[in-house]
Amino acid sequence: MGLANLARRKGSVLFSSENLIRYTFSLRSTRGFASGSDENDVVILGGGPGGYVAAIKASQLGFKTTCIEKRGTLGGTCLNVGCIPSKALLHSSHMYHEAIHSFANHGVKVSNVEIDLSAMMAQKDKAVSNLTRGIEGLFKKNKVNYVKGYGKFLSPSEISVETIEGENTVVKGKHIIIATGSDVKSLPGVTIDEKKIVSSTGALALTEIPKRLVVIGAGYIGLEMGSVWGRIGSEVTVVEFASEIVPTMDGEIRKQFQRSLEKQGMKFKLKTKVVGVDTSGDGVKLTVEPAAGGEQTTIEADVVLVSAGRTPFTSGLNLDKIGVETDKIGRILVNERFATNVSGVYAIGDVIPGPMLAHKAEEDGVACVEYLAGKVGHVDYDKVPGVVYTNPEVASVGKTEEQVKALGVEYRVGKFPFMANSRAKAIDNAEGLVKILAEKETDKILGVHIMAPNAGELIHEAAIALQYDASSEDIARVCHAHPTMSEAIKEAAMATYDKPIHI
Ligand SMILES: Cc1cc2nc3c(=O)[nH]c(=O)nc-3n(C[C@H](O)[C@H](O)[C@H](O)COP(=O)(O)OP(=O)(O)OC[C@H]3O[C@@H](n4cnc5c(N)ncnc54)[C@H](O)[C@@H]3O)c2cc1C
Ligand SMILES: NC(=O)c1ccc[n+]([C@@H]2O[C@H](COP(=O)([O-])OP(=O)(O)OC[C@H]3O[C@@H](n4cnc5c(N)ncnc54)[C@H](O)[C@@H]3O)[C@@H](O)[C@H]2O)c1
Repeated sequence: MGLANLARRKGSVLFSSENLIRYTFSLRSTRGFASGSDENDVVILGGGPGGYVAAIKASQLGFKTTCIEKRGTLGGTCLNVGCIPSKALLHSSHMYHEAIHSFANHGVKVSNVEIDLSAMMAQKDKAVSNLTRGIEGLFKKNKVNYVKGYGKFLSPSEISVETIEGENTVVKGKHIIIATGSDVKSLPGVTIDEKKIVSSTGALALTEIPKRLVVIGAGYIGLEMGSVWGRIGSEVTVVEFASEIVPTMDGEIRKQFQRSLEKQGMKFKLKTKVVGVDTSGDGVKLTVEPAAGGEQTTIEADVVLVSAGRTPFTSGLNLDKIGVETDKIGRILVNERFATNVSGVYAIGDVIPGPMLAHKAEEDGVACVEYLAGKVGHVDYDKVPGVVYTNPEVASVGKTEEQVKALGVEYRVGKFPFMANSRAKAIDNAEGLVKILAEKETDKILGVHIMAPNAGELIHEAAIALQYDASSEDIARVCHAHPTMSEAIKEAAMATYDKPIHI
């Protein structure tokens, strides 16, 4: 087993000796690359996780780099109105929920547990401003020029910027990377006013707890933000067009996940579409009907969250003028080096095809500038972990069972429930399981799916295993500390190729 793995790893794209040699040579050749002229080596349009990480990396590689961001703060959707504020609210609302529902089981008595919504929002805002200012500090440390303003193409090597002070300037670059991210996808006939009908941005800043919250779309945003408001008192109904929640998730995990959310009070109307919205009264009346057509019914809400996906943001960039190709849904088309069809113009992150995730955007950014420096960038979209940060969290990496079946690969499944994990029992939080899929013939891991309170942390062992083409036996033979939730991964791995011990 060990030798077989070593051989596999020697052949891995990341660490082959040939690549290492190329990497070392290119490192030497790009040092001191920055020219003294006004022209930049690299200009990055957008300062989100894709753009700011690409900018820092480019500067570290010796490129003279400028990042243009219109928002006035760095960090993009993720830090300002996405990952960070949502996780802050998820944590605060979880603490409240635990105080009410779990503390007593542990002998901790509390009375008069109350929500102070403005304090909760202030804590979230503090987290956001600390982190966004931190990125400005990183720009200074890494000598990235930062231009605050709206940029658009004048030519493939020139960006005209209207600064937030209202001045106009032109930024020139040998290479221009588009990292303008994504925006909320609107639904026909549903106008977002960020008061009664909100996008995720409005849902992160409500000033009152809505009595009835209707969520359109049972994806990442709907379930996370639905959890936040549901935990602190809203009645949450989720309307989903598809026949299941988070359609991209492994089916078996998804079913257990839905049951868990239902136990917490979330209601689901699956295979249902919204066909009309009336905001004329105090609240909102939504007219819905079965996705396949049929009898219409009305749902009443105080606030409606539209979370039916996001769309690439390229508005006002003048892409037509310079001839950058996009697909039918507006994503910029790039090759494996993130180059568009226009020489010198590249694109990364949410604005190109692939999972719309912050860590994927970051990987794109690093790989894109490594290619520019003559190195070998590497992003494998099949191995990008995904996490829904509810409670329990659901995390996965690699293929779902449905995808493996569709590929016609013969496979084995190993599962281990947290009910049989000592740490989970010790802390009285034993909901969920680990599920591993491995190729039958070689035992190579194809996908790992975890539902657990800390699944988003646990998944990285699996991500590393997938990246190194590990077998389930490889994981099972690694000594895991006791008592930890990670032992459930080891046991699920044992169940994949042989038998687990503790069940
Ligand atoms: C509520 C919510 C929660 C999320 N939670 C998670 C999570 O937990 N984990 C996760 O991985 N992902 C999460 N995401 C997704 C994540 O935010 C995105 O995948 C990520 O931000 C994409 O990074 P990006 O750099 O491609 O684009 P963005 O972060 O969207 O950044 C693009 C930036 O470009 C700027 N820009 C656009 N056009 C111009 C222009 N013409 N000139 C100058 N600047 C411009 C924008 O102002 C923006 O700041 C969440 C998203 C939302 C909405
Ligand atoms: N934890 C995270 O990593 C995280 C958190 C939030 C957002 N995100 C990212 O942001 C993106 C956008 O999030 P999202 O939740 O808006 O999108 P999503 O793609 O995750 O889910 C959208 C859901 O809406 C449903 N839908 C689409 N049209 C509909 C309609 N007309 N009526 C009812 N349902 C409809 C879809 O079937 C799907 O289930 C995600 O793709 C994700 O990549 C990630």
